[in-house]
Order: sequence, then C-alpha cells, then structure tokens
Amino acid sequence: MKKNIAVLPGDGIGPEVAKGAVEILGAIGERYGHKFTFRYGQIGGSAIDRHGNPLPDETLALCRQSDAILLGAVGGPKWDQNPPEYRPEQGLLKIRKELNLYANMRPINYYASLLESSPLKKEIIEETDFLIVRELTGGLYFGKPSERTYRDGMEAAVDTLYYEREEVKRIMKLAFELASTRNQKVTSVDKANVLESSRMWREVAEEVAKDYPEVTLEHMLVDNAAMQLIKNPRQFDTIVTENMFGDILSDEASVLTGSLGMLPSASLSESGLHLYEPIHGSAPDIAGRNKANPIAMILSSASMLRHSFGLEEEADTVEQAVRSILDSGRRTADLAGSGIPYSTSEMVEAIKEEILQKDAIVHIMDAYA
Ligand SMILES: NC(=O)c1ccc[n+]([C@@H]2O[C@H](COP(=O)([O-])OP(=O)(O)OC[C@H]3O[C@@H](n4cnc5c(N)ncnc54)[C@H](O)[C@@H]3O)[C@@H](O)[C@H]2O)c1
Ligand SMILES: CC(C)[C@H](C(=O)O)[C@@H](O)C(=O)O
Ligand SMILES: [Mg+2]
Repeated sequence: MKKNIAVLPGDGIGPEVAKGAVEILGAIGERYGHKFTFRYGQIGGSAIDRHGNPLPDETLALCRQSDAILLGAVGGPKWDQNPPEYRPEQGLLKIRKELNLYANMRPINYYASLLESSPLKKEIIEETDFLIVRELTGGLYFGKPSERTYRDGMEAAVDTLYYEREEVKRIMKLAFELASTRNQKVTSVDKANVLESSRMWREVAEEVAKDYPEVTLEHMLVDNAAMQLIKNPRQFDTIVTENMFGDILSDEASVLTGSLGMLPSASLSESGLHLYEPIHGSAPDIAGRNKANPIAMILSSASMLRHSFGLEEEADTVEQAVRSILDSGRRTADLAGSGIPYSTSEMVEAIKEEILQKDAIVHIMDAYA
C-alpha cells in the first residue's frame, strides 16, 4: 500500500514524539511492504516564527493533498503573551475547523504493567476500558462573541457556548454507533442543571437513543463525571461530551493509565481525511531533553493505520509492541519512578526493534515448520 502522510510536528516535545511515530511507521512499512511518504508542514509557534501565521495556507494545502495527518503538539511560553490570532493554539483550532474534524476519540485503556504507575488503587483501575468521544469543532471554543469588552463602563470578557442541534446530533450518532460495537453503553456528560446548551444536548441524546435500542443511555452531570472517573472508571464504556468538558475529562482520565504521555487520539471528519494527535501538549518543562514519552504519539499513528488505511494487523502490531516493551519494564521518565528511565529515542528504538524482530521470529518458525 502507498500512502501520503502529512506530518505537523509543531512545538516543544511535538517534534520529538512526531519523529518517533514516523520511525515506527517506517518500521511497519518495512515489515509489511508499505510505502509511506511523509511530507512535513508547519503549525503553531514554529509556524508563527517562520510564516507569521499559526496555520499557513501551505500547511492546509499539504494536509488536503494527503491521506492522513499526524500532529505533534503546539504552544509554549515563548508565544504566551502574543495577541490571540498569533497564538499557537489558534493554529490547532483552525485546522480542526477547516478540515471539519468534528469528532475526537480518546480511548482510555489500562495497561497491566503500569498499574503501579498510577496514584490510584490497582483494584479501581484494573480492566478500565472506555472511550471519550469529544465534540471538537463547536461549543465554548468556537462560539461568538469571544472577546474583551466593556459593559456599563466595566471591563469584561465574554465567551459563548453555542451548539447547533445538528452538530450535537452528528456527534451523538457517532457515539451510539461506536458504543454498539463496544459494550453498548453511552454516558452523555453535560451540565443540564444549569446550561441551556446542555439541555438541548440531553434532548438530542434521548432522540438519537431511540434508533439504538440495544444501547443503554445514561446522563451524567460533568462535575459528577469528573469524580466518577476516578472513583469507579469501570462503569464507563462510551462517554460523549461537549468540546471543553471532553478536553478536561480526558486529561483527568490519563491518570488512570499512569501518564498523560500514554493517551492517543484521532480527530475524525466526514470527508475521510482524519488527523491523529496525542492528547498532551508541548510540555515545555521537558522539551528538548529527549525525555518525553513517545507512546501517545505512537499509539495515535497506530490509530491512523487502522482508521485511515484499514491496516488492522499493522495497527495491532504497533499496539502489541508497545505492550511488550512496557511489560518488559522499559519506561520513560514519566513512568519510571525510581527506576532508570529510557530516553524518548531509546523508547522508540525499543518499540521499533520489537516490531521488526517479531517478523524475524515468524520467519524462523516458518522454516522450522
Ligand atoms: N494538542 C496540543 O497541541 C496541545 C494539548 C495540550 C496543551 N497544549 C499546549 O501545550 C503547552 C503546555 O501546556 P501544559 O503544560 O498545560 O500541558 P502539557 O500537556 O504540555 O503538559 C502537562 C504535563 O504533562 C507532562 N507531559 C505531557 N506530555 C508528556 C509526554 N509525552 N511525556 C512525558 N510527560 C508529558 C508535561 O511535562 C507537564 O508536566 C500550552 O501552550 C498548551 O496550550 C497543546
Ligand atoms: C491546546 C488546546 C487548544 C487543545 C484543546 O483544548 O483542544 C488541547 O488541550 C487538546 O486537548 O488538544
Ligand atoms: Mg487538552
């Protein structure tokens, strides 16, 4: 198979982890005979520095000409004081909107060998396996007005939580579709005791649920959901929620896996051009030190193999290689505790070797048989 992949490394640890994912995809290409062509584009702070724009037109054009997109992370203190349109995060919001990447899937899987890395009790996190379906192109991030203003002579600021019914219906349908291939339960998370947008969200959830009689729907207020995620995460199968609620709940959920550096995501569009990104940011506190955990980014590329290219076995191979390396006790600094940590590049190398070495083992077994 031949595929063109747009790689947008971004800022901070973005380029470090993106490089790792590209190497892993290279190893998959080598093992299975695929030809992946990687074309690089600028986004975020590095794009501001070079082009004066957090999402240059060339980057969007590159993405549109590609079969899938890999994105590292954007942002950092260097640009924190920039005016809003010159902030790296604007590049990320714009690419999501421009490419209509309305659904962000954030799977939370537990790793037996990382049970000790979480501050939570083993009995609570064992067997955790749920999916957060985060609406990504609406809600509080995109509603207008969003500005600094004056009211009654007082300085004020306003952001708007705006959803169209159809936008809610679209994400809700996807959540039900996914839940029907999982454990048949949707938890719709909102703040319907206060927000009108949440009351509409709830109505739509009820309406869509009628088309999926095999799926159980429950509603949960977001503040309670934040608590339940830590107290009893096994109750969840598919969580569907508004853009900002999903952002916050998913970082919280990363604690169940032991590190933010473990969680991948896929941002899906209706057009079939999808973007794959870890849920973490540019981690300025560790950037440039070869310390970042590349696994979230590597698992995002596995998701790309599966969802964009239909390469199920190849995706399984990457995920299995990650599990084997973790099972063998190898850890980056975020998970190493008092053990000796692997650097980012050592971790990538270990996973790569695992992928290629398995191939060799299969050949030896074939010859023996
Ligand atoms: N998708 C994105 O591009 C994205 C996501 C979140 C934050 N950001 C941006 O990143 C910048 C920093 O934000 P922040 O510090 O609040 O969040 P962050 O996710 O960058 O980091 C939070 C903490 O987690 C750690 N961490 C994150 N990823 C890690 C990894 N792969 N391996 C090991 N440790 C990791 C960091 O070292 C830090 O201590 C901000 O500019 C923010 O806007 C971007
Ligand atoms: C950087 C920021 C705009 C982004 C978001 O809130 O969507 C990030 O936190 C994420 O989770 O991808
Ligand atoms: Mg976030």
